[in-house]
Amino acid sequence: MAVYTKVSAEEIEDFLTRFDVGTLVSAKGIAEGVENSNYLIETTQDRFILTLYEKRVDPNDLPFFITMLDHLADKNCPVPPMISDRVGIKIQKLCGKSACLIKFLPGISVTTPTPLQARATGKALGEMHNALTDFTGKRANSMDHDTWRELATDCGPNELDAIAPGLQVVVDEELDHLDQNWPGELPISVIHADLFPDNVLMLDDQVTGLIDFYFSCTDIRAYDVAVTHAAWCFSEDGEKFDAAVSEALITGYDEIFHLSAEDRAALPVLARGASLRFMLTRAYDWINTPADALVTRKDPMAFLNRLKFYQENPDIFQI
Ligand SMILES: Nc1ncnc2c1ncn2[C@@H]1O[C@H](COP(=O)(O)OP(=O)(O)OP(=O)(O)O)[C@@H](O)[C@H]1O
Ligand SMILES: N[C@@H](CCO)C(=O)O
Repeated sequence: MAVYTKVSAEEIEDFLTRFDVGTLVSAKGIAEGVENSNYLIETTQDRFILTLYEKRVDPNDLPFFITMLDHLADKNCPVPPMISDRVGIKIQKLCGKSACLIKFLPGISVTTPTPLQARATGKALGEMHNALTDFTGKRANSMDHDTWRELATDCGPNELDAIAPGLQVVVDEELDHLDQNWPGELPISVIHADLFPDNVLMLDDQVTGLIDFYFSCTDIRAYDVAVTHAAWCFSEDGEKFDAAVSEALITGYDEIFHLSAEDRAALPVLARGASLRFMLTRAYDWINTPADALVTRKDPMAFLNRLKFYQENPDIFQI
């Protein structure tokens, strides 16, 4: 589920009068997602997404996300800009939360991507990176490589081993490896940083939407490729690597945004870092979310499996 804040039909009707978007026909809470409260809104004119920002999105970051989405939409990337109200304001207040009315994009997110879908996603990521080369906004990555040791500590002294015996040692050794090998010289850019299949909308093999930019930040550009690779090229539990999907994703990206020899050489360590990052954030949430909470906890082991795969197969990016 992701409706933390219940908004009544009357409140939505009243909210919509701030905009020139027609009047309310229907409103439905959206179950997918874990971070924010989302509603699908239908008016007499169009469809929209209404998002109320919950605790993980800092309202001070909203202007950065809005400028980034406007920049990408101006360059024809399939992203959903926030809608301005009648006086030009995009960041609203609703039920005590910061809220935005957002353009609805068609499409569905795939659960088991085909190589053609992975290729289209690689291309869309490359196009997004191309479009961002002249974007001047900046946002520090609150989940960057320097924060992972602290995140592991915050999980608690014995908690990682409670998830899987021996996990603490694996994490400590991996943190040491990443500290020694994390690339310092690669090009930096604004990146999406969370381009999982559930954040890409598709119709057949076409990408119709890139959504959920709330982790976007300034970091190593090729790290975005590594995150997307870790998210797309395995079965959900991380047990099975799909070589055809991997090749298609990397080839699609490279066709649009050339991966330099340095980028390619760094991808194994960046992918190990991406796997550890999602393993740790999932482990932290696993430990700190009661098992009977309404939010579905995501399995940290799925990214431990990916980490082990990248440790054992450093050559997979040499396509
Ligand atoms: N602009 C949009 N157009 C169409 N559907 C959208 C749009 N934005 C969000 N959705 C739908 O709402 C769902 C939840 O959105 P989103 O992923 O942004 O939520 P979230 O709470 O930030 O989730 P998480 O961070 O866990 O992925 C998506 O899976 C998608 O189905
Ligand atoms: N994509 C993240 C959730 C945060 O958006 C994960 O699957 O762990």
